[in-house]
Amino acid sequence: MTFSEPSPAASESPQVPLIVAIDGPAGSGKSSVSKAVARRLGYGFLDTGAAYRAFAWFALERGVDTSEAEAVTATLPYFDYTIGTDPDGYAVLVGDTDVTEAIRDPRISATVSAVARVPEVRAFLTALFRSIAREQPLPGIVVEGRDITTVVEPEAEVRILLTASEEARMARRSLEISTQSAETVAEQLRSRDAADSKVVEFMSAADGVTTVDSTHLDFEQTIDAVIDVITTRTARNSHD
Ligand SMILES: Nc1ncnc2c1ncn2[C@@H]1O[C@H](COP(=O)(O)OP(=O)(O)O)[C@@H](O)[C@H]1O
Ligand SMILES: Nc1ccn([C@@H]2O[C@H](COP(=O)(O)OP(=O)(O)O)[C@@H](O)[C@H]2O)c(=O)n1
Repeated sequence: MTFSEPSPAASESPQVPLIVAIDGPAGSGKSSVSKAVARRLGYGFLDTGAAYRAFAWFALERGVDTSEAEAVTATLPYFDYTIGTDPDGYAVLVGDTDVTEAIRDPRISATVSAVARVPEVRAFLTALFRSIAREQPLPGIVVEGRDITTVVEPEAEVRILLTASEEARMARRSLEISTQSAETVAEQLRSRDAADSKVVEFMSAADGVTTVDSTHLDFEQTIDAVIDVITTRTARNSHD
């Protein structure tokens, strides 16, 4: 190799995508707003809650007692997980089984916090999220969940906490779920938030994280508010 030739590592090293990290409680609009933002910006989208849900589904399929952390951890090496990052539609696969719909079942919502509290599960999925975010082909990716701004991508260029009052979140979620009463949906959401809060902090913004409160914003206004934060943050970072 002559001195002037670029090294293979330099010429082949992939561009690191711009990462937009969004956290928030259940029903705050993380998934729907993040998807719309990604679409508008031509970015990828990663729903990290889908992986926790898919792992809960897998553990139940295998007959694991999800209250037993050791049994849950022992299941991890067999968890073969695939998710797309296209905001216009993505399938969630465990092995060859499409679980995109199945993971939204109330049975999974009721179980997911138990597997999400196991540190080995969190470490395994965190590593997976980081590699998916870096391997996708678009110039940026919106990654949403509970601990993206604090644990998965604390160095992300843009970090946002998306919140809404409990009342607004319950009302939005119960509009989506017709198979259960509004009271049941509200109670399940409340107990899931309470269980999840013991493991990760997503009710208040960590240092450097911008809060977007959508309680009094409609869907379009929330998308605009998030895009505003992204625009401001990226402009500021490019001047740093
Ligand atoms: N600002 C908003 N105003 C009204 N409805 C909203 C708003 N943001 C999200 N929604 C709706 O609320 C519901 C829950 O949003 P979702 O994205 O599933 O929340 P999360 O992923 O945080 O649980 C969806 O039906 C979504 O369309
Ligand atoms: N980054 C994340 C994302 C989800 N989760 C867990 O996964 C569950 C489902 O996440 P989700 O994003 O699908 O939940 P919703 O708020 O959309 O109902 C949460 O209740 C958490 O237990 C997590 O622990 N960490």
